[in-house]
Amino acid sequence: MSDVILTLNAGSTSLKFSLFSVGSDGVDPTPLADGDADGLGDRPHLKITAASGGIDTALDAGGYEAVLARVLDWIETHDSGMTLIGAGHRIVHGGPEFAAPVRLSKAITRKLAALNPLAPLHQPHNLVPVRVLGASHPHLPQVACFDTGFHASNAPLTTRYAIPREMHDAGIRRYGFHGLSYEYIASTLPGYLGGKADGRVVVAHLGGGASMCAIHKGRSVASSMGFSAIDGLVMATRSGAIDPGVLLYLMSERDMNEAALSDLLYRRSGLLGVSGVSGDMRALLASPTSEAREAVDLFIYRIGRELGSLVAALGGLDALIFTGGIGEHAAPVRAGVCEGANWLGIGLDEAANRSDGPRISDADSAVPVFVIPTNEDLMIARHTLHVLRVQAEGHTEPKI
Ligand SMILES: Nc1ncnc2c1ncn2[C@@H]1O[C@H](COP(=O)(O)OP(=O)(O)O)[C@@H](O)[C@H]1O
Ligand SMILES: CC(=O)OP(=O)(O)O
Ligand SMILES: [Mg+2]
Repeated sequence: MSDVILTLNAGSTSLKFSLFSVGSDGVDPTPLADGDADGLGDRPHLKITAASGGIDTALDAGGYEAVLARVLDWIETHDSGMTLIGAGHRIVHGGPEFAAPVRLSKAITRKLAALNPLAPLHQPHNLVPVRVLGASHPHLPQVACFDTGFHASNAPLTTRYAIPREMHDAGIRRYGFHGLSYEYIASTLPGYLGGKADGRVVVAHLGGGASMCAIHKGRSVASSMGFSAIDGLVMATRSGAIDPGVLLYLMSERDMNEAALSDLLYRRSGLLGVSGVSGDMRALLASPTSEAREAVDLFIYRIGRELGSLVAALGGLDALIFTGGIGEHAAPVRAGVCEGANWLGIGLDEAANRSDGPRISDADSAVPVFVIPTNEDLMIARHTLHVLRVQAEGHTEPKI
């Protein structure tokens, strides 16, 4: 019989999850199974991969309810005898109030739902499984782990936009995202960098959403995303940084309202908008069109510009790390970024880069460059376990 934690990362039509068994105090949770369900709302397909036998099946009913019921059923009936002791959720936005992982109550969930407009592509979906699990398993502790949380260490000046103070005080400020990924990467740095792990490190999390983070002494100093998950780099379908004057122009000259601009900035821009083909890096690298090439070039160029900015924020650079689906697998993108970063003394080991590292800088490189696979799920499991243990010891405020 083992205690297990379920971690959930819910998107608009997909749900990714993992199961970890809980060891004794001081031991990292051990992965037991992971899976994903896509096609939610239509005809979901559920896949669970586990050493002891998984599932790969279409489900008749759509929606999170059916998928979660089936996952919980698998946990309860699985012959290794697992007891679910908690669920941890990736929640993209914690707003001004929430940074540290927190046990969810109805009141906190309502506060998090009020942040939906700040991350319309993520937040509402993140919260659906919280409600579904709350209804089906009202006594199961659920913990929210925030993508914004790791950046709470940013200096106040870093978080400010040059707008009236009253607006900053109302929460209109930079937050930063992908914090669970950066926090996990920070935890792995001693294994890769040894004594330099406390140095000045830039991490590029390049996935469907993409951002970069400057880390010093294991803590976030600055990042490329701001108030929303639109800012910074070119992404699959998001524009990244754009002159706000463009938006004013589109409103006045093209009659675009908030809904149209939101659709443009979140869904029709980025790699998809520039290439006209796809937002998927693999498809673009395989495409012969000049538009696809330009989209990839712009993606790389913007990473180079952000790198310069983050190195300035750190006052130097001791290591560069690539992670996320593109960072971990797209060798041509890493090669382009490293070539552009030649001014930092970075030199690429092309063979190591082609085989995805882990170390992809050459022996003469002034700055080591690594590919490190991220693990947001493990970070959620660690946080969830910590919150449950602290609460069991009675150190926290009572649950609402
Ligand atoms: N072998 C590969 N070569 C190039 N790009 C890849 C490769 N594998 C995955 N990717 C890209 O990684 C991106 C998805 O990243 P991922 O971090 O998995 O996404 P998400 O942000 O949805 O979690 C896609 O653009 C995909 O094309
Ligand atoms: C915050 C964000 O962009 O997340 P994702 O990469 O999952 O879209
Ligand atoms: Mg991701």
